[in-house]
Amino acid sequence: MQNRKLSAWVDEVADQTRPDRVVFCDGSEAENRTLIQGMLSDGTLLALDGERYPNCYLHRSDPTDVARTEHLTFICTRDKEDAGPTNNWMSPDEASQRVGRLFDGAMKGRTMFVVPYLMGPVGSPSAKVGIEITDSPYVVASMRIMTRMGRVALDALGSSEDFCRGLHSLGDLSPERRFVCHFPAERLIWSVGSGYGGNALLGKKCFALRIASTMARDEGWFAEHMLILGLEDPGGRVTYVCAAFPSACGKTNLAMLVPPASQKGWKVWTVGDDIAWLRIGRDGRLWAINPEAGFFGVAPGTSSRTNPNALATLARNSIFTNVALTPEGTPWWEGFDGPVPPVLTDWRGRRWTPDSKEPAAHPNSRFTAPARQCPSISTEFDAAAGVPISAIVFGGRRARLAPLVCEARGWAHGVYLGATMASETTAAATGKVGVVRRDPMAMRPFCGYNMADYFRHWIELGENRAAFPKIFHVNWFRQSEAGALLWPGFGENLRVLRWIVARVRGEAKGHDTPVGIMPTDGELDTSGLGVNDEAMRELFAIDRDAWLEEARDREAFLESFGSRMPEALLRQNRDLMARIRA
Ligand SMILES: Nc1nc2c(ncn2[C@@H]2O[C@H](COP(=O)(O)OP(=O)(O)OP(=O)(O)O)[C@@H](O)[C@H]2O)c(=O)[nH]1
Ligand SMILES: O=C([O-])CC(=O)C(=O)O
Ligand SMILES: [Mn+2]
Repeated sequence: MQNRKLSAWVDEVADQTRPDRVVFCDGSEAENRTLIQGMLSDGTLLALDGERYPNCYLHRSDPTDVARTEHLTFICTRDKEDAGPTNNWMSPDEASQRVGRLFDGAMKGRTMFVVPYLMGPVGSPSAKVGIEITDSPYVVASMRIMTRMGRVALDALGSSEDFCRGLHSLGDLSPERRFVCHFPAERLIWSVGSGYGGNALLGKKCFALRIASTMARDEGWFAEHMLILGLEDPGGRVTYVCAAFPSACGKTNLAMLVPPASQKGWKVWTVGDDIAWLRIGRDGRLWAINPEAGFFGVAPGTSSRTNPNALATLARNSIFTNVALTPEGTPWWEGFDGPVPPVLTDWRGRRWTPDSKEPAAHPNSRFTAPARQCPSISTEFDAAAGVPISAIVFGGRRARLAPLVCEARGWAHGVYLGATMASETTAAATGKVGVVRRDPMAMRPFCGYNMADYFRHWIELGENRAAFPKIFHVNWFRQSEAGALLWPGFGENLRVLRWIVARVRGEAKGHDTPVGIMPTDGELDTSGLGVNDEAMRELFAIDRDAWLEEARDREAFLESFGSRMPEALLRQNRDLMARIRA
């Protein structure tokens, strides 16, 4: 190997972890076939029906290891304040003692894989190299789908010392010895005791968000938990939009949206479904690339009604994790097409019938599929410069309060809308589901530094930049008093995207409200939608008492960061209170 820093690190890790063999992954077809064969023979993977799902496999994870574990995820800076109140912190010394030692001899009897990967399109100035060392062949096969892996990454690296190191071991899979540690100063990640996606595929949340967000702070760009899509109008003009929704709140679905029949001539092109790296272009606009090459998508709820593009994408060369299995050897999950099968094998391998009390697929079961297989993949997916962004959309899952759509009054107000976002928790992370929590910019679990500094970075980067995107907030999940969803969502979300793009182009007037700019009567196309006027009113209703309570809660949240919180955001909150009271 020509790269000296890399070979020195590989030697050091092998000395510590004591694997039986070391394999340098080249990402080739042949290498992948060998890996898959190995996993089929030891039961790590099950082959699915080869006619209907060619080259597709099912993986069942340890039942205690099915989602990200935020309470076991740490930012290891010297100073605790630099991690901030939303992160768990561990000093680098303590991490060495408590976590570093778990790697001693951890790979005995196993193969150590060295996985070079590239985050971003080949040749893009925004692309970055990572190296993951892992003892999990499932991780290697998944990284091959999720990133540009192997030779291509080593070529991009050359002899450079500029790469992110990630060390991963399954350890003994015990939750007591499970840790995900980040050392931003060294661009280093340690993950032990979990084989689950967000904990183990280190290019994704660990590098592309937690480590990259600290690089972005230092270098003047953004690393965000955002989808990227292009909305093409009937005239063929494409407008690019980024959207940040918390985990399992609709990014994949919006990124692959198929317009309903009523929306003739409109088309959505998918650039990314989870992560965006955004840089200021020479033209002063924000340009986005998707650092990933695949989708690690939520399975439950995915059907030909809700997301036909996802179904087409995952039909070949895909790995399914913790879904149910039909007797025909095809994957199944709650919300799948057609009637519920009379008998299934559940995600843990047990017999399941519709009388069973638990869901057949784990609520956080996922598919890992190559992005290029997506029917709506954008022609700009591999574009080195990325795509120019005209709108940034924040959104959460909120049964009450948040309107269907509103627009910020300017950049600082937009940053405030993102910073005070809240959403109900989902099965994407272990813990209680359905609890409203603040999840600023959908980055609470993924920001690698103090979020007050992160807000400052957002405010400063966009100040006085006329060509920057407009900012919006959406909520597909508002409910009636009776608890029914008011908005049909999925393909119909196109109507909201259309209003957003009309605003960006100066083609819609909107009207001011205390919480932001909303569509004026007639601007949101509701023809053939099947939502009655009363429900449409409820979707935009502003309950002043509830909003005052919300503003007080936001104030407490912003103040919990102490003196590092930018005054501009506290001012935005005071202004909101004043407008509600007026
Ligand atoms: N009611 C409703 N549900 C939606 C909508 N969009 C997505 N969902 C559901 O929300 C769940 C998660 O959606 P995804 O699109 O996979 O979420 P994501 O934001 O990509 O999630 P991560 O991969 O965890 O970051 C799925 O069960 C979807 O069916 C919508 O517009 N309305
Ligand atoms: O990383 C994961 O495990 C899946 C994901 O996108 C998220 O949780 O936001
Ligand atoms: Mn995500």
